[in-house]
Amino acid sequence: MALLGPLALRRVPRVLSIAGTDPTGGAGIQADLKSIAAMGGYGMAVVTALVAQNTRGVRSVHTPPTAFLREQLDAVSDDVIIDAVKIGMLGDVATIEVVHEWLLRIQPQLVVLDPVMIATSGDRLLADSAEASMRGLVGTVNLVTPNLPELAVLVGEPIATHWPDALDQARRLSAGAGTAVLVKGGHLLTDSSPDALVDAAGGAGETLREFLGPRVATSNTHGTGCSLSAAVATVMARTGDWGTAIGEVKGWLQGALTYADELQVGEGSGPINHFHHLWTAALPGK
Ligand SMILES: Nc1ncnc2c1ncn2[C@@H]1O[C@H](COP(=O)(O)OP(=O)(O)OP(=O)(O)O)[C@@H](O)[C@H]1O
Ligand SMILES: Cc1ncc(CO)c(N)n1
Repeated sequence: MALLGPLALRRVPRVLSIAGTDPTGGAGIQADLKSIAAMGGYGMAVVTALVAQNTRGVRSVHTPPTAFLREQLDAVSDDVIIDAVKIGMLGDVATIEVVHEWLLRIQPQLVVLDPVMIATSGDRLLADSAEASMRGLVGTVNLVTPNLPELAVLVGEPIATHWPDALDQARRLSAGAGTAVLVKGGHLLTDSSPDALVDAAGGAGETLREFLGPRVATSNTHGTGCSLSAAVATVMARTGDWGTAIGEVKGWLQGALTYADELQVGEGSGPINHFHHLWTAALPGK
C-alpha cells in the first residue's frame, strides 16, 4: 500500500482499533483507547477476540464468529470516516482474512499493524498456522511494529539478540513487503530501549531513523506494544510524518513507563500510566 500523502488533520483524528480485549485494562483494545485519547484522538474499537487475561497471564480466548467481526467492521466504516486504523491481536487465519478483505475494500487512509503473536506473559495470541497469513497482511499496511520475536517470525530467521542484527532483519522485511517497519527494542537485554523506523520501500531509497531512550526499571510493561502502535497511528493522522509521530510517542511512552508503578494494578506485569501527563496532581514527584 502506497504511503499516504500529508494529511495533518486540523480536527480530532478518528482512530479505529481492531484488536482483542484485556479486562484488566493494560493491553489490547482497552490500552488502545486510552492511548488514542492520551494522544488527542477519538477512539473506536472492533473486537477480534475476547481474552480472559490479567497482569499474570492469559486464561482463555473466545473468538467471535467471523460474520460478526465483519458486521462490526462494516458498522463503523458504513457510518464514520476513519482517519487511522490500528490493528492488534488477530488470533487466527479466519480473523486475518476478514480484516484483510475489509482493508482492501475500505482502503483506509492510514493503517498501523502491531503483529501481535505472544503476550508479555509468554502466552500465544496468534495460532502457528496463521503466521503466513500475517506475513501477507504486512504488505497491505503503511507501518508494521514488530518486537524482536515477531520480527524474527516475519522474516523466518532466529530472534536477533543484537540491535544491528534487528535492523538488518527490519530492512529485509521492509524491502520484501514494501512496508515501513518500526522495530522495537524492548526485548533487548541492554540499558537502553531503542526503536528504529526502517523504510526500504519508499521511492527515495532506504531510510533509517533511530529513536533512543533509556530503559525504565519497571516490570510494569504490559501492553507497551499495543499502546505504542495506537498512539503512533493517532499522532501520524494528526501530523502526517512518521518521524514526528514516533518521536512524540516515544517521549510519552517513556513517561508512561516511568509512572507505571504508581498505578498498582495487579500482581504480575502491570499496565503503563497512559495519562501521566494529565494526572499531575495525583502523581508523586510530578
Ligand atoms: N523498560 C522499558 N523502558 C523503556 N522503554 C521500554 C521498556 N520496555 C519497552 N519499552 C519500549 O516500549 C515499546 C514497546 O516495545 P516492546 O519491544 O516491549 O513491545 P512489545 O513486546 O510488542 O510489547 P507488549 O507485548 O508488552 O505489548 C518500545 O518503544 C520499547 O522501546
Ligand atoms: C488482547 C491483547 N493484545 C495484545 C497483547 C500483547 O500485549 C495482549 N496481552 N492482549
